Amino acid sequence: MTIHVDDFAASPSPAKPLREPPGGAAGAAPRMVSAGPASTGEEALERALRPKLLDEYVGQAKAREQLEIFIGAARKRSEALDHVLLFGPPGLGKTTLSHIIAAELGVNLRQTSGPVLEKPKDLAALLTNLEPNDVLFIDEIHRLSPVVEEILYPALEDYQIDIMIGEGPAARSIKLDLQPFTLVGATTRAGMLTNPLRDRFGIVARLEFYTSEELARIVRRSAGLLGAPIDDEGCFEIARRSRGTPRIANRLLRRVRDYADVKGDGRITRELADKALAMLDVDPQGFDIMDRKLLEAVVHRFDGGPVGLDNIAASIGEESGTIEDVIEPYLIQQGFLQRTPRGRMATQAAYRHLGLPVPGDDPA
Ligand SMILES: Nc1ncnc2c1ncn2[C@@H]1O[C@H](COP(=O)(O)OP(=O)(O)OP(=O)(O)O)[C@@H](O)[C@H]1O
Ligand SMILES: [Mg+2]
Repeated sequence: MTIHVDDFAASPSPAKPLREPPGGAAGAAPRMVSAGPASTGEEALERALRPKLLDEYVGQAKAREQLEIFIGAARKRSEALDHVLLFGPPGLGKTTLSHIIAAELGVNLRQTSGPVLEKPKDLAALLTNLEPNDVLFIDEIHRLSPVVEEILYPALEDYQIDIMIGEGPAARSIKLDLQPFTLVGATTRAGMLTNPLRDRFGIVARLEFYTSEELARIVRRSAGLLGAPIDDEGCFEIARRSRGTPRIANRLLRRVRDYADVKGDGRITRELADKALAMLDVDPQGFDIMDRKLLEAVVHRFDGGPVGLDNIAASIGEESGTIEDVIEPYLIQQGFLQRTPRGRMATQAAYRHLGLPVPGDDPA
């Protein structure tokens, strides 16, 4: 793939928002425990709560250990870190980790996203402006257009891009050298990456849902930064009901703090957190309305399954992509839903959670 040199001269493409509004339809009420950032205001708050260094980054022991070693080695040799792919459900800390990687390496971070890079020249402009060993972070990397992706290949492999000079028969292609750099790609869907792209990442880290203990530490740290008094049990109650996701834990903490300020004396205890979360329709498992809707649909409308994703989507009025990326991973991880070759099935735990008799169980 070559880029025509005239492309460089053309005006930059108009700025586009970095991500689509979460939760689908415009104007729809944001889910309390949806994993995407709810608003730009929330994004600003998130930045304030974001850990800056690997040491402050809670959990994800495997990813952290890998990165610690490879970052250390790259620093020692003053080389660019190998390219890193981060994948996992929304809100687990991919963007946070990309910032930490750049900070730990002591280099600049350039940030963009798959859908924003419309033309090869958009990417070329970014690549040619990198300083040695910089980090280029491409969020939603599964949404890169094929023509953009193609110029990325030689850039990743040989730190080179091909550009075209002249027109018609006189046109010739020249190679342009780039500074060594590290690409950090983030995606909620590793399955949607093309093989040639996936193969070019030397470090692949899959982010996992957090345990309640890890989330409790995150809640404690965030409460400290927000100046909200909270006891250990309060931290744990919020953690337990955060769908394994730091973004949700931080969001619930802020709502519970509001509740504590208005209905209590500002201190967050287990009892107060429980009342606040019940008011917010977050059930003791941390499931919200969409989770329950999905489980109820599978159980009541499809006899517990197996049922295809599209049928579930139509029945609960949610996009199948959102179900796959945001809603079902946690339900599956917690053992309430199963993914089988013939479709999704509700487990016994799902029946129990909905207060229904488990099919096949003796009613005695
Ligand atoms: N390991 C962690 N320790 C402490 N806080 C964390 C951790 N991971 C994430 N957070 C908090 O959760 C918030 C969301 O994380 P982040 O934006 O990095 O998620 P993401 O994986 O990039 O989500 P998305 O897929 O929506 O882009 C951050 O603002 C940060 O405060
Ligand atoms: Mg992100």
